[in-house]
Amino acid sequence: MTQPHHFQEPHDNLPLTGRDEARSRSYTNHDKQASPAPVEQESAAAHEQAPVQPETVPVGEAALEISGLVKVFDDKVAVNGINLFVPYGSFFGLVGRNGAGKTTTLSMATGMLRPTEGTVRIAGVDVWSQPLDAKRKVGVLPDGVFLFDRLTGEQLITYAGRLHGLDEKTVASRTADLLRAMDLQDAAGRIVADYSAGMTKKVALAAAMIHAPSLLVLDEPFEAVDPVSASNIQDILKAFVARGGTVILSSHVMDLVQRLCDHVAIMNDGRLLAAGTTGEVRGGLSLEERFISLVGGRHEGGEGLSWLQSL
Ligand SMILES: Nc1ncnc2c1ncn2[C@@H]1O[C@H](COP(=O)(O)OP(=O)(O)OP(=O)(O)O)[C@@H](O)[C@H]1O
Repeated sequence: MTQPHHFQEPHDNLPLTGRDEARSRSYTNHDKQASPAPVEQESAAAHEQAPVQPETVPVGEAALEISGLVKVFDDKVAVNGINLFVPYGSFFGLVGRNGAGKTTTLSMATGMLRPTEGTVRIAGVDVWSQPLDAKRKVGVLPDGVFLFDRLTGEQLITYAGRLHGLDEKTVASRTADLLRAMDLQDAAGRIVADYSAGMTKKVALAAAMIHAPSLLVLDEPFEAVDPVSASNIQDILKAFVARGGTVILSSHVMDLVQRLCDHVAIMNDGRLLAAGTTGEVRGGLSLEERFISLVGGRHEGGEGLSWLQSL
């Protein structure tokens, strides 16, 4: 496929979210022991040889599968019937204008916000009927992070690890690793309330990763993060995906998504306009050009603001 998938109706997008592509990708991901192919594409013999990880990678399931997801706040339809298939081992970008519904979608996808309608499955586990099982498999960096910010950075990451039931020794060694990876060693003993916005983001990301989830759901992970730290975090995420993990992140930075993500979905007004591999969605354009052409809304810069130049 060379063209992106365009969505006309809220419930017609399941076959168009790169599902077939996802399956073929899953198949090739056997090479890196990440994503067994779905049952219908593989013979029994192939299954016997497949290096599966049965606890985290059930055959034929997506890392994240969203079906018919709707969220209505009073009279505002924030999410309007989304279907999305996020394949194992993918680096998936979710993009959209302010208010498009990204945070609402990711909050429902991770069990933090109850959907009005629809289902979400993480590694085949229903988020709303089996929340504990589902949450074990996912690390979440929410938007507008709420943290226990009277703890130090080190205590916060440690606390997250203990909440996940990890033993003390494992928590201590992973906490040290994460503090180093996030360039937070010097700030480890300071309380999080005194952190900058970027440092807060990084400590929250570390807390989201300590239990070694198979899926990371990250809302605007690079917002306010300095370029050096952002590059370091990108390397961490790329290595995580290379080892078979799955990342879904939201961002407004098209260049970053184009560079980092092998799959992308464009959201507007609560719906998906396009989804698939990044190459499919771009269709020969840059992601930014494709995004603007699909979403629209461009107008003359400064239109109606001539008073700004009056001095
Ligand atoms: N708790 C809420 N109550 C009422 N409306 C809400 C609530 N949360 C979100 N909305 C509305 O739902 C719509 C989608 O919001 P959402 O935060 O999901 O968008 P977004 O794509 O993440 O935006 P941004 O890129 O600006 O973060 C917006 O119109 C927003 O005002």
